[in-house]
Amino acid sequence: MRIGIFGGTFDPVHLGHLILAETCLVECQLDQIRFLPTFCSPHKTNEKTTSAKQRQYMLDFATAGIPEFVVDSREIKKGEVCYSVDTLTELRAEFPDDELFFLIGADSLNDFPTWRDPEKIAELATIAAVNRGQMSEAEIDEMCLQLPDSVRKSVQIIQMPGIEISASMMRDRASKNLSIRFLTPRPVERYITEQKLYQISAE
Ligand SMILES: Nc1ncnc2c1ncn2[C@@H]1O[C@H](COP(=O)(O)OP(=O)(O)OP(=O)(O)O)[C@@H](O)[C@H]1O
Ligand SMILES: O=C(O)c1ccc[n+]([C@@H]2O[C@H](COP(=O)([O-])O)[C@@H](O)[C@H]2O)c1
Repeated sequence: MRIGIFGGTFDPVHLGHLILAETCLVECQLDQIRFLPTFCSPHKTNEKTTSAKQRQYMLDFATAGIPEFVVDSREIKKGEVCYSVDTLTELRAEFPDDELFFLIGADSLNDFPTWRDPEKIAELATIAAVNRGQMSEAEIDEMCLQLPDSVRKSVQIIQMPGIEISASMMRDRASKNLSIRFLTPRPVERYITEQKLYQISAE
C-alpha cells in the first residue's frame, strides 16, 4: 500500500485540509490517507486549542464514508507534545512493507530544518510538500536549495489550487457568529454550532 500521513492541529478541520488530502491521494497514487490530529504541535505549545477529543470528532465527521480517509488517534492518546519523527518511526514499524508519504504544506519546508530530526523524517517517508498555488516555481526551487541534500532528495512537490480557508479564519468567524457554511463539511459545521465551539463565552 501507499499510505499518506497527514498531521495537523485540525482546530477545526476544513475543506483546505480535505482538498489537500484528496490532491495527494490522486497525485501520489495513494491507497490511504491517515489524518493524525496532534495532541499539541511542537511549535504551538503556547496555543490553547479545542479539546483533542472534540478535534478528533470533527475529523471523524469530515471523513465518515470516505474509505481512503482514516483518522489515526495515536498522537492524541499520548497526551503530550508529539514529534513527527516518533510518529513516523511507529508507523514504519507497523507498516513495514508499505510506502509512506508525509504530507505537509510547501511553506512548512521553510522551517522544516527546525523540526526534530528532519533527516530521519526524510528517511522514513517521502515528503509530499503541497504548494497551494501561493509559491512560484522559482520560490519553491530556492526553498528546496536551503534544505540539506538528504532531505531535499525525499521531497516531492505537489500542486493544488489555492483554497483560502484556514482554521484560524474559521475560529474567528465562529466566534463572531458569522457563517462557516461550505468552509467545512456540513456535520462539522453543525457540531461547531451545537457545541458553541470558538464562542468567547464558551472558553
Ligand atoms: N487552506 C489550506 N489549503 C491547503 N493546506 C492547508 C490549508 N490550511 C492548512 N493547510 C495545511 O494543513 C496542515 C495542518 O494545518 P493546521 O491543522 O494547523 O490548519 P491551519 O488551517 O493551518 O490552522 P491555523 O489557521 O490555526 O494555523 C498544515 O500542513 C497546513 O499547511
Ligand atoms: O516534529 C516536529 O518537530 C514538528 C514541528 C512542527 C510541526 N510538526 C507537525 O506538523 C503538523 C502540522 O503542524 P501545525 O503546527 O501546522 O498544526 C503536526 O502534525 C505537527 O505535529 C512537527
